[in-house]
Amino acid sequence: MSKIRILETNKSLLANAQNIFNRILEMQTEADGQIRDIKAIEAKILDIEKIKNEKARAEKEEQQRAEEEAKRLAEQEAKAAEEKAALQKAAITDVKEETETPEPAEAAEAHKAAPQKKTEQPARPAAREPQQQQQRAPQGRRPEAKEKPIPQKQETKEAPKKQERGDAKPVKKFANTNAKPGGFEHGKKTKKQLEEERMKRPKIKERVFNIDDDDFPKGSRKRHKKQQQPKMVIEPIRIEKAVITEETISVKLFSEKIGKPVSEILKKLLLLGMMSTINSQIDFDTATLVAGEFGIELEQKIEKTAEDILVEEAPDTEEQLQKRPPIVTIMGHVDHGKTSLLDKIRQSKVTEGEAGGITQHIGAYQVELNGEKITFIDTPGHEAFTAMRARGAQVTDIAIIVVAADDGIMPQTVEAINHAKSADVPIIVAVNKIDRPNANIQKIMQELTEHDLLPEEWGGETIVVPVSAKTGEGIDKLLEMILLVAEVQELKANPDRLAKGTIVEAQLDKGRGPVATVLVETGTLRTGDTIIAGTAYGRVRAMVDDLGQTVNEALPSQPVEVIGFSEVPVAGDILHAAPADKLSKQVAEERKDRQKAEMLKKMSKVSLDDLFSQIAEGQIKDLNIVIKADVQGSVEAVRQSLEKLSNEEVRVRAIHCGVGAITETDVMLASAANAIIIGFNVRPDNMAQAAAEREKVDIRLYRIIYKAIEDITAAMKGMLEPEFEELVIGHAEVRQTFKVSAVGTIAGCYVTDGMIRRNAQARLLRDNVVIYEGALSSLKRFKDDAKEVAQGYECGLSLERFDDIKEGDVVECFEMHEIAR
Ligand SMILES: Nc1nc2c(ncn2[C@@H]2O[C@H](COP(=O)(O)OP(=O)(O)OP(=O)(O)O)[C@@H](O)[C@H]2O)c(=O)[nH]1
Repeated sequence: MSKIRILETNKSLLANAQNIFNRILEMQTEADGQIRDIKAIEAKILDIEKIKNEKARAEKEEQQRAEEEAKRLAEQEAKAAEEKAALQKAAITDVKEETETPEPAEAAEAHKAAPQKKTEQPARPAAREPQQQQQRAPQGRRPEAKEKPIPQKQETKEAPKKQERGDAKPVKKFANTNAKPGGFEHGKKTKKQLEEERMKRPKIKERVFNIDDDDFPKGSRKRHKKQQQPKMVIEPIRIEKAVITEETISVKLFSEKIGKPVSEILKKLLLLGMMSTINSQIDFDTATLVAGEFGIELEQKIEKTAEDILVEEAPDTEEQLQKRPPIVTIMGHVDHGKTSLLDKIRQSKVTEGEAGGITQHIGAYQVELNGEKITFIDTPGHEAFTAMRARGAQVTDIAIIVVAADDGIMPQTVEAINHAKSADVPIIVAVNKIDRPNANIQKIMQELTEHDLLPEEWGGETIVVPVSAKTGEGIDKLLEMILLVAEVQELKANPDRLAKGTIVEAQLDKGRGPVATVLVETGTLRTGDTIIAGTAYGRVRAMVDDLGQTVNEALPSQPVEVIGFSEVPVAGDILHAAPADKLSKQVAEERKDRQKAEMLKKMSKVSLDDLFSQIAEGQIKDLNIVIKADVQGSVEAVRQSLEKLSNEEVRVRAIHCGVGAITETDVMLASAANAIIIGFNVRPDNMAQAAAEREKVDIRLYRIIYKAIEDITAAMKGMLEPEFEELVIGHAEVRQTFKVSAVGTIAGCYVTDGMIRRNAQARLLRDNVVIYEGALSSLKRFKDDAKEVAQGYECGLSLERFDDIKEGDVVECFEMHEIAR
């Protein structure tokens, strides 16, 4: 029992011991953890202490550095203060001087600042700035610091003052001045320092501006602007006088010149009875009236254009003028031998004389007789002559009218005579083909008298030379006569000046570019000369004469082919050698502009519609007319009736009269002479119609003489009232005629253009001469009546009460349209 008890007791003791042991183990673990914590804390404490120490050391170092820097700067400031004192002394002297003679802007600034800093002279600080910076640089300040003049400025000025007062702050303040140029190195400053600097900044700024006001008058843009603003008081500009530099001015430009709105100007123009737009051109008088309405005085000072400078020429003195060869044109009726004559003259006088010379057809050539030269224009006929005249050029000195001795004076002979007369060119008549058996010189002379050309032989003034282009007979006599007439004309030119001439022919050569034959009128044209003709300009690159030889200069009346134009000039254009390259280009540009303006204005030649206004404006003194009629009797009747209309203001002058259709030549003549064409029972042919449109020549067609007289009279009085305008709607060619007993003649026709309308009016033309005018009595397509037949179709028609229709006649169909005037 006791053993069991003992065992039980032991067991409980063992359990207790086990518990105690476990507890001890737990406590041990706990103690270990605490020890670790303590160690960690200790380590932390150690770290903290280490940091503390480091911090303290850093602060100490910082303190030392700051003190060193402060000491250095203090020395520096002291030095600066000394310098400043010296400079201030100098400034006092300068200001005194400036008060006596103030500088404009800077002096004004200096005066403004005078109450506070009277002794400071504005330009000085800026001037001494680099000097101060140079001094500072070796003392540790970074070079970039130069770009920050403001803090330095302030330091220089403030430090000495504060030191005087025994203020310790400057030492701290300058402790960090070795900072970056951007300002301050925050990481190395104490909080207090940073705070101080932040507080300082506005003050610095304030002071800087104060300093600026006094010391840097040009430095502060802000201030500069502020000062200028009050001066910019915008007052309305009142124009009292304007100057116009051209003949006319556009409304837009005028508005700019007088400073008035376009709308106001247009209103004033309307009140003056002128409907205008912003682009309308107004003349000086109108502009003056309008300007007057606004109380503005207008002056016209026409500026010299490049063209004026180009054509400006000093008159030649008698001594400078030298004899020049005459320039001759050969005109006459077709097949009367113009070309043959020109060829014969050339052959006999050039080719034979010039060994190996190959004649070149350049539009004109020269021959020599008894040491004297004669220039012939190589283009026979009056086409070239009129084309040139139409462009304002008159190159011809003498006109040779060729008349075939076996034929007589023909329509083109008359035209040629009239062309020459209209141009006031002396005429020599060459009666050609005298080798022919049926040649009748006397008959020709008789006919000449009918055209106011009385031969010398008969006591008149017209030289008549019988020639044969075939045999060469009379050629020398003809040339002699030319020289004689030239002698009387006293043809002279000054070769010692810049050349002026006329383009006789021009074309684009594949290899050489634009090539033009120039007939020098006066001066000498040389290789290398700057030239202008029409809108073509350039430099003479090379010149070739009529014998194909390269020449370096061309004298008066000498024809030469010129290479070097910018574009192909037009025959009839006047050529000028310009004194400068630039000028010729300017003239070309001016001309192009003028051409454009003229195109816009659609300036037509004289027309009956505006005849009165042109008479009123004094532009017309002679009303030139070309009369074409179906028969000679009508021509004369129309001419006499119209010429009788002449009054004190206008003389009606028939410059050319002829029988037959109106031709292109008539139109060219009318264009050259600024004439109106009166057609009496005749019509213009297609070429003439096109030319008239192109040249803006007014063609008036009449059937009754008194209507023509009425129109011209009314036009001269400004009362022309053509209520109707004729509109041609088509033409049909008569291919066959049939006689139908009850109806009369039926014409089988082919409509060549437009259309034939049953109800329209019709006219029958035979060789472009009107032989009937009335109405259609029938119009059929096959067997059916037709209202109208269009171009390209055949038709049958008959004319009212007219049967004399023949094959080849033309039926012209037209309608009358009322036109508003
Ligand atoms: N017998 C003779 N025939 C001539 C004379 N002159 C010209 N002919 C001939 O007349 C014809 C016409 O001569 P052209 O020189 O072509 O006449 P044109 O006036 O120039 O003619 P277009 O150029 O058509 O205007 C030619 O067959 C010539 O051979 C001459 O003096 N005598």
